[in-house]
Amino acid sequence: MSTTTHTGDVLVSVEKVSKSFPGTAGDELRVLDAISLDLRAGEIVALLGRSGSGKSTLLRTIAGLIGPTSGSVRYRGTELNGANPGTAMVFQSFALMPWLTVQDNVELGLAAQGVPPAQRRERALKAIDMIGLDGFESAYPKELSGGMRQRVGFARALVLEPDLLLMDEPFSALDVLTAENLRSELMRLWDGERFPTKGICIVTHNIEEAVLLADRVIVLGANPGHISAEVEVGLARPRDRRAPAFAALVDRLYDLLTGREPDHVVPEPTEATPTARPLPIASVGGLAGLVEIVYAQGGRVDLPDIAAELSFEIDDLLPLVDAAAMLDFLFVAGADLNLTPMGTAFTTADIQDSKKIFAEQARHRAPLVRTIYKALAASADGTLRAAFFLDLLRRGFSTDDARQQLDTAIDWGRYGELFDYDTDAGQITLDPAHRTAPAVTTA
Ligand SMILES: Nc1ncnc2c1ncn2[C@@H]1O[C@H](COP(=O)(O)OP(=O)(O)OP(=O)(O)O)[C@@H](O)[C@H]1O
Repeated sequence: MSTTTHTGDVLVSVEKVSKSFPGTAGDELRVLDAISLDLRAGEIVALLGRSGSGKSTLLRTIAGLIGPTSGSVRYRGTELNGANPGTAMVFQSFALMPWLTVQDNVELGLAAQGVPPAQRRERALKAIDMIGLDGFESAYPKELSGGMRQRVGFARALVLEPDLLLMDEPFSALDVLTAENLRSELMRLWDGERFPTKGICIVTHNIEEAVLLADRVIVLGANPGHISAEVEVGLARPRDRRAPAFAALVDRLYDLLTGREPDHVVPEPTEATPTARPLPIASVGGLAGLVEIVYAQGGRVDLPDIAAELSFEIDDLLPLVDAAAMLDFLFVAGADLNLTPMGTAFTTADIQDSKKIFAEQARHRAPLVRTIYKALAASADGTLRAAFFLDLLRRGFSTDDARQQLDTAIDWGRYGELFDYDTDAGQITLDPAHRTAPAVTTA
């Protein structure tokens, strides 16, 4: 098989699309920022990014299910003003109608298009056959395994013969083997003559999946979602996960996803504000556990290996990796996690010394912990209301994210014995050991 060249017609064109949602506190939450990209016939494009980077929002904008706040989406040159007539979507959650048979589920979209019953039936049977579901036409979704349900999801989208097939993490609710099997089948269909769509756009947070399937990987960064990199895959199909070129691309994408974006300046944690460098949402227990594992494995581990070993999604581990890197316990190179001298000291010290190391690192390198610590130290009695910090955080975060930021800072501050939080009083108090003689004079 040959690699795909990207000279096909532009099917969908996204031009400077930004999207904001109203936040719960009456504020605006910007989720996409000036995104421009073309999706062409003959190519598979993966939108890769961490949780919250706006991948699904972008895909829904391409489908015309939501409109952009500014910018435009065009299908074959015509600006969308509602659902995109050239796309069909496969969802992570299958989204089948439980009261309809496989056949009826597959026919649903055709019925909505007003296709006459006999033609509907014929086209649905063809799609069902193509996706390996023949024999299950009259089954109900509850009688099917997850893999079979997702086949119905594929058949339902493919029967519409859309120019562009959109897929939102279609394999992530399936077990590893089922997902692998379905991916390979999809790729065989795509490489064959009969595939009824011209292009595919898939949302994923799985780097290997992106390299396995895509001709082009668009990496999205967060806060707000923006295109941080674009990587051409250029490997012949079928692709071999063990090939050095495959591994090299996976490593490059790890580098991009774990923050070393060449054109995106990220301030050092020692200098950044709490909004410019948010705390990774990781508990002390979680990040300390990760550092311990890296130490136990000789000071260097491969992120995918460790994720597989712990039965975690890599996406779940990334906040722990970010937290350990922010505190200078680990540094990340490609998919490798390396223990730093500070990380070694932290993980090998006795509990009291380990807490002291943690406290020093958090106070200097975790911007929100530093801000809270300084504000408490400057207050008259070392106590401030949590609501004060929440109000400040809400200028840069949604209400939920502000709460998560504060909860994480409190967890870190408590562990390091820098400050404590009284839930009933809603107050944060500086640890007595950190209180210097008060600067205020009393009469
Ligand atoms: N309808 C909405 N109203 C308010 N906020 C929304 C809405 N849809 C998405 N968001 C917010 O937009 C941000 C991006 O969400 P989105 O689902 O697009 O990200 P994602 O990269 O696909 O994440 P995941 O991998 O977790 O699905 C999130 O902070 C989410 O809470």
